[in-house]
Amino acid sequence: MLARLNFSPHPPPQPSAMQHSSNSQSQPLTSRRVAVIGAGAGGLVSARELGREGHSVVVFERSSQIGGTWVYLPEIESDPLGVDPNRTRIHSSLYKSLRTNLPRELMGVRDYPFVPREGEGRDPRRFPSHPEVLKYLEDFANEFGICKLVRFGTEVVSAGLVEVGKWRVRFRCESGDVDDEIFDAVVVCVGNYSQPRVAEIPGIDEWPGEQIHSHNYRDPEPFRGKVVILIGFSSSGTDISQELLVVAKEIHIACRSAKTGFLLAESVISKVSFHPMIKSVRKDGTVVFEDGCVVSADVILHCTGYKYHFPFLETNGIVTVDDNRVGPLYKHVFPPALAPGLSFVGLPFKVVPLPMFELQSNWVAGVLSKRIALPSKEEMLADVKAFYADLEANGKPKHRTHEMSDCMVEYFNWLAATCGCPAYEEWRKGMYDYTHVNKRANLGSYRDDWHDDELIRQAYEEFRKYTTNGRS
Ligand SMILES: Cc1cc2nc3c(=O)[nH]c(=O)nc-3n(C[C@H](O)[C@H](O)[C@H](O)COP(=O)(O)OP(=O)(O)OC[C@H]3O[C@@H](n4cnc5c(N)ncnc54)[C@H](O)[C@@H]3O)c2cc1C
Repeated sequence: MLARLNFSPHPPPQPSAMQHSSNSQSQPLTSRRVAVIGAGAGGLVSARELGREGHSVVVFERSSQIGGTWVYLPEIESDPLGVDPNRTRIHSSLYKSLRTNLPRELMGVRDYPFVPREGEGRDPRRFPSHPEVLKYLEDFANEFGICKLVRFGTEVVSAGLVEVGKWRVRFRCESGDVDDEIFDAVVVCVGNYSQPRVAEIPGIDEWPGEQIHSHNYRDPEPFRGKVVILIGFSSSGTDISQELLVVAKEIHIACRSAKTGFLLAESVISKVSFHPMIKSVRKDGTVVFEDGCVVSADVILHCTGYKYHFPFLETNGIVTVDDNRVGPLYKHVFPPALAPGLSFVGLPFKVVPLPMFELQSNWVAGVLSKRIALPSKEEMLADVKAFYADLEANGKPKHRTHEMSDCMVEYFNWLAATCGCPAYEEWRKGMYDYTHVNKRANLGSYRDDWHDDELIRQAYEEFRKYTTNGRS
C-alpha cells in the first residue's frame, strides 16, 4: 500500500484544467443572468463555471446549507418506503456509516483535487466517510466564493419560459412569501437521489411485513435478528448488505442477475442467499421468488434506485419524465426546443459525478456566452432520436436512458472536446476500472485494501499542479 501523500491545503486556483480555450474569435462573451437550482455539488460546480465565464449567477437552495446529498440527516421520512406524496421529506439518502464508493482521487473536481487536508474532524482515508465529502464541498465553495451567490431557505416552486429567452423563476422564501424573478437561463441541479423508485410486487398490499426504501435506511439496528429481503444489488444494496450481515438473522438478495460477480467472505456466506426477482408475496408473510423458492421474511428493503423528479418545471410538455427518461435532451443536458435557456446538470448515473458536473456546466456556460455553438434544433432532435434508436437496438430499457457505465469516458471526452478542455486522464480511467474490479473481489474490504499504487502516484503527480507542495 502506498504511504499517504501529504498535501497541504489548496493554493489559490491555478489556470483551470477546465478553463475554456481562449475566445479565438476575440469577440466579447455574452453575459447572461442565470438561475441555478440547487446548491449540492452540481449547483456549486455549475455556479463556478458560469461565474468564470462571466455570467451573473443566483443559486437557489431550499435548505439552509450547501452540500445536498452530503448533508447527512439521522431522521427518516414519515413513509419509510417513500411513496406517500404527503410524507415529510428528507433530501439526503446517506446512511450513518457511509464511506465513499470511489477513491477521493477520482471524486474531486479536476482542478480542485480532493486531497487529504489536516484539521479537526478531517478523514484522510482514500475512501473517506461522508462528512469529509461535505467538508471538501465547503472548501470548494469557500475557495471560489460560491456561498455569496446562494439564496438559502429558498425553494423554487416553478420555472417556466415567459417569452423567447426569458425565464420566470418563482420561489418560496423561509418566511413563506412567494416571489419571482426573470432570468435569461435556468440550470437544473436538484439531484437525482431523493425520490424513491420501488419494486412492484404482486400481493404486497396484504403482506404483513415491513417495507423500507434505502433512501430511509440509516443504520442496521432496526434489522437485528430479522429475516431481510433486499431487492437490488447495486451501489446501495451492496453496501447495506455488508452492514446487515452483522445483525440480521438471514439476508435474501433478489436481483436481476443472480450471478452478481461479487465474492463474499467465507464467514458471512452462510447468512446470505441470492435469488432471482420476487414473483409474489403472501398474507402469511412468505415471499415467493421467480425460481420457486419460498422464504418467510420480516422486512423488504428496496435498494431499487430513484426517480427523476422536477415538480417545479413548467415546459408545456416539451420536457417530460417518462419511465425515468428525461427527454428529449441533447447529450443529457439541453432540451433542443428550449436550449440554451434550460439545461440539466447531473442526470447521467453510473459515472464519476463531480468531473461530469464540471464538464457539463462548462459546456452550458460556454453555450450561454456564445463561446460554443450548439447544433440546430433539428440536428439536436435527430441526434436524440438516433440515440434512442440505438438504446432500443441494444435492448437497453427506457429507464436506463441516462445510465452511462461503459460509455462514461466516451461521454466525458465528447464534452471535453466540445468545450476545448483536456480529455479525461488515462489514470482516471484505470483507477475507475480497478476500483470496480477490486470491489467485486473484496466487497467487504475494497475501501481499505487496494493495489493501484502506480495510478495513485500518477494522480498525485497531476494534482501537484494545483496544490502548494507541488509548486514549491
Ligand atoms: C447513498 C449515496 C452515495 C453516494 N456515494 C457517492 C460517492 O461515493 N462518490 C461520489 O462521487 N458520488 C456519490 N454519490 C452521488 C452524489 O449524489 C453526487 O456525488 C453529488 O453529491 C450529487 O450532487 P447534485 O448537486 O447533483 O445533487 P444533490 O447533492 O442532491 O443536491 C441537490 C440540491 O438541490 C436542492 N433542491 C432540490 N430541489 C430544489 C428546489 N425546488 N429549490 C431549491 N433547491 C432545491 C436540494 O436541497 C439539494 O441541496 C452518492 C449518492 C448517494 C445517494
